Amino acid sequence: MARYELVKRSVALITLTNPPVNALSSAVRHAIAKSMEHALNDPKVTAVVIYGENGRFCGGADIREFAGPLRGPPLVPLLDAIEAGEKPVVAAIEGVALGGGFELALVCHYRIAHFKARLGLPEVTLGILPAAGGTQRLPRLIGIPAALELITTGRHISAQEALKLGIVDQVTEQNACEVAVEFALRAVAKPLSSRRVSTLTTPCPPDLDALLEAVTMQVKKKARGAMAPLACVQAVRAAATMPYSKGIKRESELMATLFNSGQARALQYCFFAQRTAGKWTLPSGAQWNNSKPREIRRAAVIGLGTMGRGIVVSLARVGISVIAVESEKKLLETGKQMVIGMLERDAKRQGVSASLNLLKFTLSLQDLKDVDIVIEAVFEDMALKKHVFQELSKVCRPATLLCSNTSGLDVDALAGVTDRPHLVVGMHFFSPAHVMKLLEVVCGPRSSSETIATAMSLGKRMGKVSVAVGNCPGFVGNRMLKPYLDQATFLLEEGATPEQIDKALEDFGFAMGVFRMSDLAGLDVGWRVRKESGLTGPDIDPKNPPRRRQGHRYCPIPDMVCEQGRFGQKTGRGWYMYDSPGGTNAKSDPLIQNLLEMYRSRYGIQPRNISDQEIIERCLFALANEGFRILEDGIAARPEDIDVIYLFGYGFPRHRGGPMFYASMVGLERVLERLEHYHQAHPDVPHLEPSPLLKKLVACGSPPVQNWREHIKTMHSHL
Ligand SMILES: CC/C=C\CC(=O)SCCNC(=O)CCNC(=O)[C@H](O)C(C)(C)COP(=O)(O)OP(=O)(O)OC[C@H]1O[C@@H](n2cnc3c(N)ncnc32)[C@H](O)[C@@H]1OP(=O)(O)O
Repeated sequence: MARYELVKRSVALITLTNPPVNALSSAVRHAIAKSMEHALNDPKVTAVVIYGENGRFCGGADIREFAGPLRGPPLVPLLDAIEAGEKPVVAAIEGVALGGGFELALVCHYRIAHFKARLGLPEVTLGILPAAGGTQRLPRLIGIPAALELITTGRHISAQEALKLGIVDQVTEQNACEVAVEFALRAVAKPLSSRRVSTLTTPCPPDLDALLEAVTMQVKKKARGAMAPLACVQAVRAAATMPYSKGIKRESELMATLFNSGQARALQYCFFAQRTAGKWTLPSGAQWNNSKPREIRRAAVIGLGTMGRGIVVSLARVGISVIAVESEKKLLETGKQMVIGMLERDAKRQGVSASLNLLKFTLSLQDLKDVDIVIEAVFEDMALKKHVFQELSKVCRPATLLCSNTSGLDVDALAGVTDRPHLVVGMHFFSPAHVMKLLEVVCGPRSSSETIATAMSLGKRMGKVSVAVGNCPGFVGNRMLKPYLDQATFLLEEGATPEQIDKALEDFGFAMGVFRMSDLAGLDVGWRVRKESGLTGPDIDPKNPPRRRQGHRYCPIPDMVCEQGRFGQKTGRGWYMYDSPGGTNAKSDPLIQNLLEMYRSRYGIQPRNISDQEIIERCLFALANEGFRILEDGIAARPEDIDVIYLFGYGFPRHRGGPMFYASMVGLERVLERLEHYHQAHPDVPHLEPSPLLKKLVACGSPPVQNWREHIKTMHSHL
């Protein structure tokens, strides 16, 4: 777990050997402690270098160990001992120095970083804080404002930024270990006292209280209920106001409140869920590690609306040449200007020149003969999409992959009109596609494993979190959205307001409540889907729209809002009113309040007081209930996949872990009981009827979410 060797006759080189990221597992901590003891006691040794094997210094504490009792030497005394030692210790940082790995580097007397190395204290993203002295040493080294920013955001920084901030002593383009050994030899004669960061006085700004107050406010606003960022501010305050010996105790107390919290469990679950999602499998046995993706060099995107533009930018950013196609000259020109503007702004931010030479804009599908992949992003209309796929089938070479950015249409029906159904897959990006990290890769029954592997790998290359899902209306994300939206509108009927529902969801931690989110997405999208599915249309009496359709409860209010031309932010009016079309500042609209009052009185509904608890339970348990059905149906392979989709695509609060993890934290028994209660009260809402899988899991003793898979016996896996 750590190799010890003597180099240059007098330098002890301690190399961490715990692949893949040299995490500080109990065995590694034990090995470091033994190696340091050896080095400090060996008279031949005049200096020490700590290094990480395989070009990675250290990825921090072993997060998997957080779930069990602490074993092996605790980190704080181990690190204190390294710092207090009388022989100079140099950290040779390649790859990453994160969390406990960064804290290990901070106790070394010198730090040499490779120019490609990245450093950071990402503990806050795991619901904890840097509790191996990080919150006490970093402010002493770089001052309160910079330390606060790094610790409360968990941002990784480059070696160059670390040098500027004074975190590292030297940045090198050579082998960091070799440079560190030479550096260590030169450091032998120098005094160490000023190199022990814990002994430094924290440089404090004169307006410390005001600064801490401002950061607290800022962090509170951003954290949406997460506890760790606030605890980080308190720990840094201790570094500013207490000696190290007391500050470290404060750090440890704060860590104790976070370490076993539900939020920390949720955030650590998210870390692993995100990595699990990349490991897709198909019933055929094809999976992420036995299916080779194709290399993609040339891509085409059809349609330069909002989605198409974002996809073009995402592809060009990673060096893929893109042919962008539109059907009309004016649309092409507008799209072209937008794409170029986006890429130029991107390049300006990074201080490089925009890679515009990768782009070609055309009106002709004939130009797509030689591309490796086409991503269709035309209007969400099946007939139009089928027409495009038929044309692509004729034009593109037989090996070209054909992908659709549909948000819910049948991918297999599109495959069926082509001459290569095995090369057809859905690539459902989220708007705006150059910003949002989620990509649902929709596997049709005929999509080949190579096609899926290629789409997943392309998503990863574009920096997306790609999740493989099965083909059904709405796939995973949008299919689950329906019961969630339905509950929100039923609650409106019963007496709630959009503001009340949004506030309850935002207090829960959502980035945006359901009505604000709908306004942003555009209310006309759902209206068109309801029309296409026959739920609404010209046959409906606008004066007296029925509240039961297709055998179930139906809320006509969203249609009534659309009938008034209120399509959300883009029209300046939706569930809220905005200063102008395209405005983002949502204000309550008395017209909506009137509409709700008139509606209730027309149908004789006595509005009742609805608690925030009921809002949360009805919206989120209905959401999770659909997630259970999706697992039963084999549309998602694992609950982690569903959670990742909701975290990255729908603003579900990360410190709640995602809808499925949240349900498990509430307790499946409780979720079942509440769903039964609400279903009894609303028997005409099938989404409130508990799913068989939920009942089965409760009957099996509510296993932890990571074990649900064993209980999911899918008859017809779509994956
Ligand atoms: C007293 C408390 C003291 C300290 C607290 C801490 O140190 S908390 C931990 C802080 N560190 C982190 O948060 C870093 C987490 N890791 C990462 O950000 C990335 O893994 C990293 C290091 C940037 C590498 O990224 P890359 O994309 O190259 O690989 P990937 O993320 O897929 O990881 C590869 C496998 O390693 C596992 N892993 C990574 N870090 C840890 C870790 N700290 N502990 C345990 N396991 C870790 C990861 O899950 C992957 O595993 P796999 O089985 O292959 O999915």
